[in-house]
Amino acid sequence: MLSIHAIPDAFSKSECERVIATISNSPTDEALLVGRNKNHNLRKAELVWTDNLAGMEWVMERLIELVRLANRDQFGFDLREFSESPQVAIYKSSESGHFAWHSDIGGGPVSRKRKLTLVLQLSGSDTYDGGNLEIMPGAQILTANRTQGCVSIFPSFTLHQVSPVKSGTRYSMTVWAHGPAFR
Ligand SMILES: O=C(O)CCC(=O)C(=O)O
Ligand SMILES: [Fe+2]
Repeated sequence: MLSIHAIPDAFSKSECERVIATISNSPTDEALLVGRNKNHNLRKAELVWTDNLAGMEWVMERLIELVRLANRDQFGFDLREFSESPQVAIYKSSESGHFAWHSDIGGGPVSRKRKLTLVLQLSGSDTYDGGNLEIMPGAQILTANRTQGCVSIFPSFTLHQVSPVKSGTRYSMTVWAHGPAFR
């Protein structure tokens, strides 16, 4: 079934903390492209694009391998490349961080080619309340595993949301795999 593919122990706690530290220690100048979404009703989060961020290569290598295995074992999509920078999102309770229901397939030349979405839970599950990644592959809503280091992979056309963070801060990392149109 084309649902969520979960890998609970994809990264260790200390590896997740290392990623958060790498993000946090980076200069937050324009070159790093720390973005803020314009439509806060849809999404409230700070974004760090990790493409050119030193110290993230090993993370990307592992994520690419996890996508390859998930696609081989579960999805069987025609995937060709990772055409976009991965992003780390920071959802703060002080700002009611959230991301309303959406699909990741957009209308742009690159976002229309998204086929698989990977989300890595970087924060310890007891360090924040709310902030659940919820996925709707069919009539029912599934809540993604909150375990720190868990990777969830699902088709990018699947509706999903991040419910508002009620306390603490949630860090997650998102990567998309791209390929030719579905047919
Ligand atoms: O932060 C998450 O868990 C999901 C992020 C997301 O849906 C996205 O970046 O498109
Ligand atoms: Fe998304």
